[in-house]
Amino acid sequence: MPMLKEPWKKYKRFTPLNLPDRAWPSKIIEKAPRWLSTDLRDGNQSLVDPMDGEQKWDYFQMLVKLGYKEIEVSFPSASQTDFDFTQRLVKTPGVVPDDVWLQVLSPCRKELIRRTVDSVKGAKKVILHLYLATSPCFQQIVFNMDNAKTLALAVECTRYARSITKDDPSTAGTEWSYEFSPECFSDSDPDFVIQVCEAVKEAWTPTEEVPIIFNLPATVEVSTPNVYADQIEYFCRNISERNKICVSLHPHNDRGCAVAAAELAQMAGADRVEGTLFGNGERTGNVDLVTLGLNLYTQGVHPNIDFSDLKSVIDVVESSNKIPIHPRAPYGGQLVVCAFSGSHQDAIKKGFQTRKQTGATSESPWQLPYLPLDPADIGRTYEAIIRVNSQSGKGGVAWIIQRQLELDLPRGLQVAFSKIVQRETDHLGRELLPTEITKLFTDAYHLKRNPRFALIDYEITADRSKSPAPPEAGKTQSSRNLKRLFKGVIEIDGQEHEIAGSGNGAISSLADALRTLGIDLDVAEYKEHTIGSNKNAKAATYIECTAAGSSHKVWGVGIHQDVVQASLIALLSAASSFLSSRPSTPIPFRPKRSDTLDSHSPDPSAPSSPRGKEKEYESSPLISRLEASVNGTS
Ligand SMILES: CC(=O)SCCNC(=O)CCNC(=O)[C@H](O)C(C)(C)COP(=O)(O)OP(=O)(O)OC[C@H]1O[C@@H](n2cnc3c(N)ncnc32)[C@H](O)[C@@H]1OP(=O)(O)O
Ligand SMILES: CC(C)C(=O)C(=O)O
Ligand SMILES: [Mg+2]
Repeated sequence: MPMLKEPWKKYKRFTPLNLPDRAWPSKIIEKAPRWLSTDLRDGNQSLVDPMDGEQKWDYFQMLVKLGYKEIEVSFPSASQTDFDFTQRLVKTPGVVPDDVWLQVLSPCRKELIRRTVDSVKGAKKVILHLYLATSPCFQQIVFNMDNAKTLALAVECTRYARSITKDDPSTAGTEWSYEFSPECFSDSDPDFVIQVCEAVKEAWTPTEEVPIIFNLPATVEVSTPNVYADQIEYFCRNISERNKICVSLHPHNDRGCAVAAAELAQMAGADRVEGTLFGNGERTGNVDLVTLGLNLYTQGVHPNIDFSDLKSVIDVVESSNKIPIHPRAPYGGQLVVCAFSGSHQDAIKKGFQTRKQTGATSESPWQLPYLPLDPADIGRTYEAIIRVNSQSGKGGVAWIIQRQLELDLPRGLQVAFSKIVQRETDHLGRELLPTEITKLFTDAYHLKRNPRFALIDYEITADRSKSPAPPEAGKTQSSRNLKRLFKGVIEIDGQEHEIAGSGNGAISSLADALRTLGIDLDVAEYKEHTIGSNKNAKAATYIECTAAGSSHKVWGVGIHQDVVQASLIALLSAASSFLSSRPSTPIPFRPKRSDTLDSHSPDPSAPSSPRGKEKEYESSPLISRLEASVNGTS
C-alpha cells in the first residue's frame, strides 16, 4: 500500500454557520435546565457488558434519589432485558414517583415503535423518543434516503406514534410526551432539520403545557462548541411556535468539548440537556451530568440534583458500568480535591485558616485558592485534601499535623519537621500517609509513651537565696522579678537524675538545671496554644533551643494539661533531640534520686509516676490519638 504523505488531508474541515448577530456569547446561565439521564440507555448501550435488570433497578433508584425527573430507562425493542425492566418499573407500585417521566427510545420503524409503546403500558408519565438521521453522511451511507424520504418517514412514524399513544383511548391513564431527535443534528443542514421538525411538530400537535421535545444531538462531536451553540441559536430563532417546544441538547464528547458545548448551547437558548453521570456513553461518552450540575452549583445556581454524597453515586456508577471513574474526573475523581505540591498546599492551608479566623460557616462565601468547590458540599472530608509526597512543603505537612493532632506548629518547627518528612518521602519514593507523618512527628519530638527524657517530679519555688534582677527603669520591684528555683527528678534513658537550677522562670531554671548534666541549651523561640476548649483542654508548647556556643538548633514539643509542665516537657523534648542529634554527648553528672524531694506535679507520660496519673494519661483523647497513629491504627 502506498504511504500517504499527508494523511490529515483526508479530513474535511467543518463549515461553521454564518451567524454574525449571534446573541449567546453575552448570555449567562441563570437556572438549571431540564435534565434527562440517559445512563440506562445511551450509557448502557455502549457498555461491554450492558447492565442486567437488577443493576438497572438500583441505578434507576439512585437517579430518582438524586433528583432526576426525566430518565431514559431503556431501548425496549432492543432486548427482553430492557423490555422486562421497563415493565417492572411500570408495574411495581411506588418505584416511579408521580413526577418522574420514563423515557423510552425507538428508531423510526413501526414494529419497534409498537413494541416500545407496549413496554410502557400502564405508566403514568412517558416520553416516547424517536430518532432518525438527518445528516447527508447517514442518509447516503446508512439509509440510502434523500431529504424527501427522510422527512416522510419522520412524519409517518410520528403520526403512527401518536395513533398508538395520545390518540389511543386505551392508553388514557398515561400522560404522553413526544421527543424527536434528528440524529447527527450538528452535522446536518440546519434548514433541513428545521423543515423536518416543523413537519413532525405538525404531526404531533404539541401544546404549551406539554411541549414537544426536539432533541438536537451532536451524535458525533465534529466542531468547536461555539459552532454547536450557533446551530442551537439558529434553530431556536427559526423554529415556529417556540413556546410549544422544548429544545434539548444531547452532546457527545468526541473532541472532549461536550461540557463546553452543552453550556454554550444553553446560553444559546436550549431548555434541556441529555447526558450521563460521569459521561459514560458511546465512544468518548455522552456529556457528563455531574460536571454540568456542579459547574452550575459553583456559580451559585442549584442544579436541582443532589450531589452531596458523590462517593455513593460513584460506587453505583462504577459497579454498574464496570468502568472506573478517572481519578482526575471533574469533581468526582479521587484526586481532584487533593493537593500534593507544596505551594498549593500552603495556599489551601492559608485559605482554611482565613475561613477559621473569620468565623466562616458552611454557607459563607467560598473563596479558597485552588479549590473551586467546598469539598464538604460533595461529601468529601478536608483530611483528604492535602497529601504529602516528595513534592510537598512545610505547609502541607503542618496541615496534616494540625488535622491529626490539633497542633499548630510554629513556622520554624514546620520547616524543621518538613525536612524530616522530605527525607522520608525521598527515601521511600512514595506518598506518606497521615498516620505515617504523625508517627514521624511523635518520634522526632519524643511524644511517645516512654520518652528518652521524662519529668518524674519537680517543684518550682521562688529562689530567695539570689538577689532579684534589678527592676527595669520606671518599674518597681515585684514578686515577678524574683528568680525561680527548679528542683526535680528527670529520667534519662531509664536512669533517674536529681537536678536543680535557677533562672528567671520555670523554663530557664530547668535549662540551668540541665547544665549540671552537661546539656547546655539556650531557649531561642517559644510558642504555646491550647488544644481543645473544654475542661479536658491541654497546653501545647513548642521550644526551639540553641546549643550553647554553636549554631546547632533543636525543637522540642510538650503537651500537658498544665501549661508550666507542658513547657518543661517541651524543653526536655528539645534536650532529647539535642542528645539524639549528638549521640556521643556524655552525661557527666548523675546525682542519685532523692526521695525527699517535694514533688509538684508528675509527668503523666512516666509509667512509674509516683503520683499515679496513669489513668488520666490513658484517657486523654489526644494522647490516645498519638498512640493510635504511632501504632498505625487510626
Ligand atoms: C445515536 C444512537 O445512539 S441511536 C440508538 C442506538 N442504539 C441501539 O442501536 C441499541 C439497540 N439496537 C438494537 O437492538 C437493534 O439495532 C435494533 C433492534 C434497533 C434493530 O435491530 P435489527 O433489526 O437487527 O437491525 P440492525 O441493528 O442490524 O440495523 C439497523 C437497521 O435499522 C435501520 N435504522 C437505523 N436507524 C434507524 C432509524 N433511526 N430509523 C429507522 N431505521 C433505522 C438501519 O437502516 C438498518 O436497516 P436495514 O437493515 O434495512 O439496513
Ligand atoms: C438517539 C440519539 C438521541 C442519540 O443517542 C444520539 O444522536 O447520540
Ligand atoms: Mg447519543
